Amino acid sequence: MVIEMLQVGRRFGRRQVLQGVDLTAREGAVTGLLGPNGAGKSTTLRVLLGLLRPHGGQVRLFGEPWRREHLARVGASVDGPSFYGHLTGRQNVALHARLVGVGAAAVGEALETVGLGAAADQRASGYSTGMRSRLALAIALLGDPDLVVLDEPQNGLDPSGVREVRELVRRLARDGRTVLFSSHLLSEVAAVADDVTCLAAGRTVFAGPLSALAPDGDLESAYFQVTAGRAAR
Ligand SMILES: Nc1ncnc2c1ncn2[C@@H]1O[C@H](COP(=O)(O)OP(=O)(O)OP(=O)(O)O)[C@@H](O)[C@H]1O
Repeated sequence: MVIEMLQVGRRFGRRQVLQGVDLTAREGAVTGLLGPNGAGKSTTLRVLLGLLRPHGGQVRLFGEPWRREHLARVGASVDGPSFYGHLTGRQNVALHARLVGVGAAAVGEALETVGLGAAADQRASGYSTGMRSRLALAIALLGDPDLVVLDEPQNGLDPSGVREVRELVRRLARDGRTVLFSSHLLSEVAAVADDVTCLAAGRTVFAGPLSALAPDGDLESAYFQVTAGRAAR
């Protein structure tokens, strides 16, 4: 398993936001993280990426107990696009490339992969929401990560942007990468995920193959069934 989170907990003040999150991701598979607003998806991803400390439970990456060094093999986009508006897309990616110690060749490659090649030399402040998301994805893909973690990668994208992200996720998995992404879009999860983890009120209420969550293909009904009565407090 590339990711193994077992009964992970996290409080904010007195509030127990994650109460027992179990999440695994198989090598080379796409895992979709689903759940209602406030279920704890972003918090879970932030714990996984070492941006928040867990208050209980276990986190393992690449078959070993979590260590910061593992993050060299992880590419992530979790806080939405963060970049300098006065720099071009290419300069922004190049800046990150220097930070993570990746050669200049990877910059153009990452921009091409996300479909920003033609706009790479425009200032990022003039980018549309979709282009900004793609810039964040390009930054996540620098360094040829084995594991890609994306928080709501389709947020704010128009239908063609949504489709591009879907194709990108598929391509990443085809290249042998492991992908974990959160989404509100059931249809997107159905279209690209091999496995699904469903959170509700800080707990895992389903984890397994997509086909086991919705054997009849009706993901929406299955989703409402597993999350029923567990709205976030
Ligand atoms: N830094 C924080 N301080 C206090 N409470 C927080 C903090 N971060 C998140 N929370 C709370 O934790 C709960 C889970 O938030 P989280 O963002 O993980 O949920 P989510 O499933 O990603 O939701 P959404 O789908 O709306 O993005 C929410 O009720 C949120 O208000």
